[in-house]
Amino acid sequence: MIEFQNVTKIFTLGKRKVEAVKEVSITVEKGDIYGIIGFSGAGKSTLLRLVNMLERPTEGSVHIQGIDVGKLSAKQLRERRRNIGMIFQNFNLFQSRTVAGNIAYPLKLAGTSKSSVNKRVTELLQFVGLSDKAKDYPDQLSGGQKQRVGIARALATSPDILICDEATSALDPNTTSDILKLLKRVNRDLGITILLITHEMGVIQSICNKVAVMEEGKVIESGNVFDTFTNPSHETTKRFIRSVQQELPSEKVLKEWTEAGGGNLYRVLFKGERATDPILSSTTRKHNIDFNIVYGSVRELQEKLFGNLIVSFEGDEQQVQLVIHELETIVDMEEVYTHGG
Ligand SMILES: Nc1ncnc2c1ncn2[C@@H]1O[C@H](COP(=O)(O)OP(=O)(O)OP(=O)(O)O)[C@@H](O)[C@H]1O
Repeated sequence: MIEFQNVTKIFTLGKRKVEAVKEVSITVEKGDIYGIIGFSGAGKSTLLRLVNMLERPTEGSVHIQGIDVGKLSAKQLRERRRNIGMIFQNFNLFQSRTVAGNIAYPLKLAGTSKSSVNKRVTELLQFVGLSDKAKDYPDQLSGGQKQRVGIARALATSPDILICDEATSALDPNTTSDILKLLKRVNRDLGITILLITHEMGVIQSICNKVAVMEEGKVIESGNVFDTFTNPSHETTKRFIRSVQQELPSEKVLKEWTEAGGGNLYRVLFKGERATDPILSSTTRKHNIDFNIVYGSVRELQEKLFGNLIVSFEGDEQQVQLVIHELETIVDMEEVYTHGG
């Protein structure tokens, strides 16, 4: 659907050259919610501007639905852009137009008849849950409601692709969650492919099926969200993941654990179907060993369970070693804290 082939974008500022995007190759498939995450200055916005054709690649190409957008004329570009909706961090609504007027705007630009505009606006207001706000002005709305208007406006011309530029960064956690649910409906119910950029791993975790991690213009890791979360390879990716799931108890709790005579701690990762198997209890029971879950979580990622548990084992030392050995053959496991170590 959207294919970056070895894309480099260089900005020239006087004598200085800024390589904002370096040799990026990623493919967004139809139906994806593809998240691009990176710290400030990583090149995310530039990548989006290459998709909505506000920038042209210095090298490489961007194909959208099989068409090399770098080769289109200005007129063709304008036509193609109608097929891409966009929402923004600061909503970018027209303050002087009502909610209905904002949503109607792209339809009027496209020359749609008045009755079709009215019908479509009513439909969209209902879809985003703002039917009672049609006549309100943006400054009468909350941030979440403004973003709903932004989404309705972006959907007005029935695009195939929706681009989201830090769409929830200005919103509180509850409102973020509502907007993310709405974006999921846009993807699932309307079949719209979503490409989003964010610096929040929580956004990737809750709605994306694919992710690319950017750093200094490069994509340093990309793939399926479940695989990336459960098996990250790059330190920056690990940092982002740690921001949504603390891996270990705090130093204070570890100290208390040691003082109370607690033993070594092990991380046990359960992925997908393994997360529902009673592996810990069946293995320890066989060896007459007790286990203690000290810390951790079981969460849902892309409709699969992912457990990250910190456990200790108590009982005969030789049997404990046998349990650890046996578990290592079934699940991902590592020692994360050595008592007195
Ligand atoms: N039009 C431009 N002219 C010159 N340099 C630019 C231009 N646009 C972006 N850059 C530079 O390219 C690099 C990547 O910027 P970009 O805005 O794409 O990053 P980002 O990941 O979106 O960051 P942020 O989250 O802060 O917006 C930065 O060093 C930026 O200063």
